[in-house]
Amino acid sequence: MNWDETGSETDEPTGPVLDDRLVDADADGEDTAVEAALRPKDLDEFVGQEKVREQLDLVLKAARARGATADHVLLSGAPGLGKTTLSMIIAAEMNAPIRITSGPAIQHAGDLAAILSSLQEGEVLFLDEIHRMSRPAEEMLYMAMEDFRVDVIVGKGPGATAIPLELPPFTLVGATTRAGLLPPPLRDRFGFTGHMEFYAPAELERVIHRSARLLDVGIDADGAAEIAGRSRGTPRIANRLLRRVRDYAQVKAEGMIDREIAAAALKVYEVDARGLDRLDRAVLGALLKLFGGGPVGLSTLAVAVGEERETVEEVAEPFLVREGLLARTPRGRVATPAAWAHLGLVPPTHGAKGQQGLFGA
Ligand SMILES: Nc1ncnc2c1ncn2[C@@H]1O[C@H](COP(=O)(O)OP(=O)(O)OP(=O)(O)O)[C@@H](O)[C@H]1O
Repeated sequence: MNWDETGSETDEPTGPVLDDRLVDADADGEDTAVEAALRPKDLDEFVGQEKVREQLDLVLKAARARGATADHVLLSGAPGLGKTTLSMIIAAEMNAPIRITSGPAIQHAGDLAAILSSLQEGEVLFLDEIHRMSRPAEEMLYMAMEDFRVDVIVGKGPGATAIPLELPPFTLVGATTRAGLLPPPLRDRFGFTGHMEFYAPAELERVIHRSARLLDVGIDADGAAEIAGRSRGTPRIANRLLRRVRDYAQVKAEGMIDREIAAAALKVYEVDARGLDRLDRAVLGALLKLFGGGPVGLSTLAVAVGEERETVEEVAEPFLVREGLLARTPRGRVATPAAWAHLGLVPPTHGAKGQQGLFGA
């Protein structure tokens, strides 16, 4: 076979894939406990996202100068990029208290009415996953955002009455991973929308240096660069990898993190130089080794790695596609030349039906 492995670093896993992923951008229990200590407290401390920061800075300064409550803000972007952190910064910059809730927690309009009616003047209401709110609550929110008023419906059927309730002016900060899922009437009621991008490696290095200082762990520039390169553009993952590397450094290297220690620690945790973990490499490895790089159907690929179709499609593939390692085509999943190079394999020169013409291979 002409796609034999050429390096031992890229040995593919054959067993079942771990559920508990170090490179998952969603928060786990440990993150929730430590994140509060690592959150930047003001816009100056908040790394990266220059455009959103600059625009938000203007919105907040103008509101402060007018002595008014800031406009409603919508933050969109992938998990772990700093939406919750930014909402807390908005409250801090406005010297206002903050109330935190989420779309799925508001199942009935009454739940929302209870929260809105207990807000103080100027308070920031952070509504995470705003796209997952129930429809009646969403409709109540329209009026609350625009007129600072809600109609509370009392009773049922023909005897039902709407009792208007005045609300103090407040700032809604909505966060969503999918801005496209928000109904236009809701989207239009936000005065400012900030789209959060994935972070560049240099920005993640700054996040890592800052967190290392707060966690009181020594790290040099190369050590931070090594962790940043594996953090998938996401500060939450960078902070989580830093904590695992810190454990390793404490046990094996008197606490100091350099490139060698970071790489050795993350090898133990099976996060490779590009941030792929076992699941990612299992999917990519099967695509290359079993199917000659594809095209292959999603179901077949999922069976080959012993995972559910949804796990492959929703958990592994988005990052592989983003990294330009895998393409979704009408004929099935196809590996790119970069995928072969990443796993240290040589693409077949003939017989890989369907690859020709897709990438000029
Ligand atoms: N720009 C940044 N600078 C420094 N640290 C950051 C930045 N953005 C995020 N972080 C850190 O990353 C972690 C996750 O951030 P945060 O909880 O705000 O993400 P999120 O976008 O709200 O995620 P989710 O959508 O899952 O709620 C926090 O510990 C925070 O300190």
